[in-house]
Order: sequence, then C-alpha cells, then structure tokens
Amino acid sequence: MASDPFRIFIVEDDIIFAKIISHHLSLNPDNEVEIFPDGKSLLKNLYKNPALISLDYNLPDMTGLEVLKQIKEFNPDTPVVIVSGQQDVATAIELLKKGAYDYILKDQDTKERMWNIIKNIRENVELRQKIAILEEEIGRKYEVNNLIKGNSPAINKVFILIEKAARTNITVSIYGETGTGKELVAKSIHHASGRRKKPFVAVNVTAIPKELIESEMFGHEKGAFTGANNRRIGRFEEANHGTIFLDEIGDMDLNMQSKLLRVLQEEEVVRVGGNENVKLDVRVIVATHKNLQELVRKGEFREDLYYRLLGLPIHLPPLRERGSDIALLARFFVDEFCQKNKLGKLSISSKAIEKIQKYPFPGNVRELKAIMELASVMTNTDVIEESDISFSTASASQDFLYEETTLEEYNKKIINHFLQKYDNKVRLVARKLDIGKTTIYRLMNEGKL
Ligand SMILES: Nc1ncnc2c1ncn2[C@@H]1O[C@H](COP(=O)(O)OP(=O)(O)OP(=O)(O)O)[C@@H](O)[C@H]1O
Repeated sequence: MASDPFRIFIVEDDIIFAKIISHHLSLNPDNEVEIFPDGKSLLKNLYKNPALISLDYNLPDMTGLEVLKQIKEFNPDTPVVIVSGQQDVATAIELLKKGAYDYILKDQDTKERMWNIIKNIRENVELRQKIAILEEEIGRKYEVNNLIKGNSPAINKVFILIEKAARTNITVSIYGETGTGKELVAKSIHHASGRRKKPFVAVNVTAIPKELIESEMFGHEKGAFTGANNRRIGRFEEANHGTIFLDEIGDMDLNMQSKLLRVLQEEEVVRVGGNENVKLDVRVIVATHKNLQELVRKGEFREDLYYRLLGLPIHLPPLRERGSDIALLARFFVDEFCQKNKLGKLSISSKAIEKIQKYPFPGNVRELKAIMELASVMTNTDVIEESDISFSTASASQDFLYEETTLEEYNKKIINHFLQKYDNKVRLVARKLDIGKTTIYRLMNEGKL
C-alpha cells in the first residue's frame, strides 16, 4: 500500500527561487510540493493539512509573523520553517519563540538545508507514529481483562471495584493471600486511571532492610549518612504524578508507619538529611495478606494510618474459591508458556483438570502458573496428563489431604511414601509408622503397594 505523500507548501513571492526549491525537493517522489506567492493564498489552503510549510519572512501582503500566528492557530503541530534574506538573529529568535520549527537563510545552500530539515521531520513523524502504536499496544496489554484472567463471580466483583477505583484517586487497600494477584490488581487500577502514562512504582516493604527503608521511600541528600555519596530520590518521588504500590504494608514497623502517615497527610516528602519539602501528587495503593484490623487491635499497626489507608478495600479471593477460573487460568498459563518458548500447542486432559480442581492451591495463582509451566515441560505428548501435574513439596501434605479418598487408600499412600523415603526397608518403615511389618508385606503381596 502506497503511503500518503509528504505535502510541502512553499510560501515565496520570488517565484524563480520557489521553483528551484520545489524542483530540488520533488527529486524525492514521496514529496508533493505546492507554491503560494503570498500569505493569503496559503491561509486559504491550510485545510489541505501540509506536513511542512516553508515560509518567506518578507511577503507582499502580510508579515511572516502574522502568517506564522495564523498557521499555528489553525494547527499548532504544523512545522513551519522560516526562510529569509535578512540576517537578523533577533527576528529568528522571536519566530522560534512563536513556534517556528527552524529558521534558514535564503542563499545558494537553502535547498540543501531544507532537504535535511525535511529528512529530520519525516524521521520524527515516523518515530512519533511508532511510539503511538507502541503506547496503544501497551495500553491494550494493561487493559484489565488482558492482565487479569478469569470470569468467576468472585473475580467479576473485583473487576467492578477496579473500574470504580480507577475513576478517582482514592487510596486502595488490597487484601488477599499470597499469589492471588494483588500486584496485578494494583497495576490494572493504575493503567485504567488517568495516571497510566506516569510511573507505577511497586515497593515490597518486607524486601527492604529496616534501617534503609526511610531513605528508600523518601530519598536522601548527599552525606545524609555514611555511604550516602550522592543525592538519591526515593520511591515516592519516583512515583510522582503516578501510582505507588506498597506491598506487605502490614509488615511496616511502627516508626516507619508514623513517617508514612506524615507524608500522606502533608502530601510532601523531605529527603533524609534534607530540609526541602518536595510536593507530591501520588496515588497510593497498599496490599497485605495480613488482617490489618487485627494488627491494630494488637497495637502493631497505627489506627490512624489504618483509616488513612483503608480507602476502597478490595478483597481478592483465594484461587480455590474461584471455581471455573482454575481451568481457565491453567489453559492460559500453558498457552502463554508454549508461546513464549516456541512450543507447539498443548492441550490438557480432563483428568488433569480434575486433579488441579481438587487441589487447594496455598500459593494461589502463582503456584498454579508454576505447576502448569512444569507440566508443559514434563509432558511427552501434546496433551498434559494427570501424571504430568505435580504439586510442590511445600504444599504436598495439603495436596494429599485434599484428595478425598478412603482410609485404606490413605494408608496405602502413607506406607508407599515411607517405603520410597526409606529405600524400601520394610522393617524400618514398620517401626516409623508403628505398624506390624506383616501388614506391609501383606499389602505388597496383594499388589496394593
Ligand atoms: N487473574 C490472573 N490472571 C493472570 N495472571 C495472574 C492472575 N492473578 C495472578 N496472576 C499471576 O500470578 C503471579 C502472582 O501475582 P501477584 O504478584 O500479583 O500476586 P500477589 O498477591 O501480589 O503476591 P504476593 O502476596 O506474594 O505479593 C504473577 O505472575 C501474576 O502475573
């Protein structure tokens, strides 16, 4: 498909000069050049939306400044290059201040300079178009439904709250077990809000040593403490005009809590070792897997900070309460993994789905993701079978209990587990489990172990 021509208007009363420039610029077949002998004829044609206007400063009917003003009123983004015979630096500066793109002198090099300017403008336009496409792609990637997968009633309630939260700057507090997607919810709110083009800064309170947290959050001045060799801005300043996400807020110590409260109330920050107040415009989202009310009751969390942070509370349900989302997410993670690793498409057997649906997922979505990625690697065919699904050792005991089965089956599983652990030493296993070794031999003979 042919791209649109690059439309150039030359406003010039010296027609010979205009034709020389026009001829030179038309050597590039992408350029389409039109000549206008005065300001008025140009202004009548602005609706054609030129990509560039070359404007002679001394026109018969209007001054260059007047024409420039009217072009800018019509479309402030049209680049205007002023061409003039007078070597008047003051005029050049004034026109650049009024929005001219560049100022060049009328001499034998004008056409070359114009050629270069056009090349730069075209590159700029192409770059801007690429940026716009990328921004749109990023925007789409962060659309709530593209980021957070699921359509269970439980997660649909969360989607509604995310939309509500995004409409204003209200503080949001997200509660949920580990791996339920708290950070994802915070990101979705940020990207659905008017702050989407500004930074989203995530801080995990537990990941920062206690003695460093104040300078990490609020920054420090040079020499504020040993090792502070330079001024460093903190995470709050980094997030200015955007969103700060404070994860594991329930783990913040009381001293830091009072400093945070002050910053939130004053809406300004003072860097450690400094005395300048830096104004802040930051949207705050906090998350915790702890019960903050309980912490308040125990005196471990400031009550005033609790109320300051509560804002719009969002409770993220654990994965085991999201019904059909488990299968949906399992498929999503397998597809995502295969795509990223350039593997062929894998399906999941119904038995494998049944197996994961019975599992309690103490690590929630994060754990499901890891399990499905491992299963994608383990399968020898293009189907993920029940045997490809293995639950992590950290939660193996719970996995075991959630498989509802008979006591006899439980017994067999326990004995098998011990036999594997102790190299099939029946005598040792019998002693460990406090059962007779004949029981084990009997089960073995019956083929049940
Ligand atoms: N509904 C979802 N759809 C797709 N991916 C999800 C969903 N929920 C969580 N995830 C993925 O699961 C992982 C854990 O999510 P996230 O880090 O947001 O959880 P968290 O609750 O903040 O965890 P923690 O409590 O440990 O900080 C991430 O890889 C995230 O992309």
